[in-house]
Amino acid sequence: MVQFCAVCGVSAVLKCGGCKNIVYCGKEHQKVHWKSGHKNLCKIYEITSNDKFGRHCIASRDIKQNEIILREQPLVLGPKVVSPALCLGCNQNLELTEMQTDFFKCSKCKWPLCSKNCEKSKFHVAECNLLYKSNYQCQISYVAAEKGKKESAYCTIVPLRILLLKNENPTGFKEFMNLEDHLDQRINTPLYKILKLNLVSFVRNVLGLVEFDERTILKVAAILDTNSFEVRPLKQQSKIRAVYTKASMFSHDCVPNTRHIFTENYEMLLVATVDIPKGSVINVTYTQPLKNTLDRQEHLKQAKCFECSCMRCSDPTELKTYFGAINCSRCKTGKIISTDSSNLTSVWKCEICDHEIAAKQIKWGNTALQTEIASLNKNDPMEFEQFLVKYAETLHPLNCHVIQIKYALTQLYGNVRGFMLSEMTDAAIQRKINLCEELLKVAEIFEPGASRFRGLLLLDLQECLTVQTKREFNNDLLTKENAQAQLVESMNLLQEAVSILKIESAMQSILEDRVKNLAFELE
Ligand SMILES: C[S@@+](CC[C@H](N)C(=O)[O-])C[C@H]1O[C@@H](n2cnc3c(N)ncnc32)[C@H](O)[C@@H]1O
Repeated sequence: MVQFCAVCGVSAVLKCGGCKNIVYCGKEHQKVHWKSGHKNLCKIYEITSNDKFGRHCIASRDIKQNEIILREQPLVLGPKVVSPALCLGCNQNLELTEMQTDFFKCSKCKWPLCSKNCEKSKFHVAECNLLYKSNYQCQISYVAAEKGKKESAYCTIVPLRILLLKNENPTGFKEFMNLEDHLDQRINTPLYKILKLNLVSFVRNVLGLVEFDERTILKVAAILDTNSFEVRPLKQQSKIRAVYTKASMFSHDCVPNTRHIFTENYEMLLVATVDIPKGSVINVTYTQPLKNTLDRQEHLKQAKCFECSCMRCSDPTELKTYFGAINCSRCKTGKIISTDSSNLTSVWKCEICDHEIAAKQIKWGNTALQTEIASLNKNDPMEFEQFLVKYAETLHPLNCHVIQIKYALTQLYGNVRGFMLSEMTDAAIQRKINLCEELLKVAEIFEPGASRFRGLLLLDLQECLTVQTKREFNNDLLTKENAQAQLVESMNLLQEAVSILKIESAMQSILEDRVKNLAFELE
């Protein structure tokens, strides 16, 4: 594999002797890179390759929980393939003010932007010049009846930004083109047939970039599909995609040992959630750990073109949680699980009475439940509680749909009208405590260690325990000493939450307030 100097981008072979991960054109650039920050990250991981994962990363030394493994700026970012109207300058979703009847449009290329300021944004300028030169005028406009409508015209923006790198940042372009694409698997899919018609003709015929042939343009789209991370810019509603070429080297596992977060300027931080011994594979998750195996596998196959064979996927019980299983309607005691979780079409069978259900039927059932969950009133926890009662016989307490509902309940209790913490009954507070404790057990299995999920659950749990202690003390149900002991317990939970979440700038003031308030209660 050709590698490029980390400083000037020419092809190079002199490897950093520490991590063997970065190459330089010579000693001089090695020194520059060391001083500019490599000394903090050197030796933490190295890239290796095998038949199962392709290129992937292993720990070059023991890595401690919460240690930062990688900090990286995106090579490119922008709208997803289909996106609601989004400012190409600052990546915010576009909403009209009361005075507007249509979006503000860039004075040159006519793409919707949030304001004139964004016409000069570093993300937009290069593409704007090219669009303007080719007389292309974007047609996206605001139609009140279709507020939030997703537009497929956005599919051209990030590929265009990549193609423009060829002149603007040749090293970045070469690094990008060196990433995995799976183009041969994708090329005959319906999506790529559409891209052949739309994207390729847009780039070559409309923009006149004939130096890029059809295969190169489709390869760019395929690399984006294989390697993009979904980024939710802090304090914004939008979802965008971005490519981080170093982070792209990490393989997937459905029980990851890292988590990634994004800073306000889109820098990615990859953080170890557990201790990772030297020589172990460092992995991220490309999917959502709170999906069942059928859904995760389907997503990984379709979006990332591989079948996951991690411990969780290989085990039909999903690590003894029976996350995707349902209760057997015939014997009423067993659970129905896949007979071969590596084959998505294999039959499902009760572990006790051998009652069988076709995979297709399990899939239909899951889809129907998802549709029902989506229709629940997001401001009424009672609708979510009723769902649990309705399906208590079919869905066991750790079934993925039940866990999804329980997680939603932890978000609703304490946050919606009629159920703010001060309004909640003692029983409702206890209910939220029980839910948090149950979910922490699930978090420990699917996202072990210092995951964001754990951090947020600890915050919720600590808040409820504090309220409960205060109420019990005020009602003379607790002595002062016992109340203090319980508050110390809350403080321990809070401190663990702080150790996990403090790295996120958006969480810092929330955490500081929580610690201040609890310290005050303790006094
Ligand atoms: C973001 S890239 C990772 C780097 C890639 N292996 C390479 O050599 O460029 C994602 C691709 O890596 C491979 N991959 C990652 N995790 C995997 C896993 N757990 N099992 C099999 N293949 C995996 C798949 O081909 C996937 O589409």
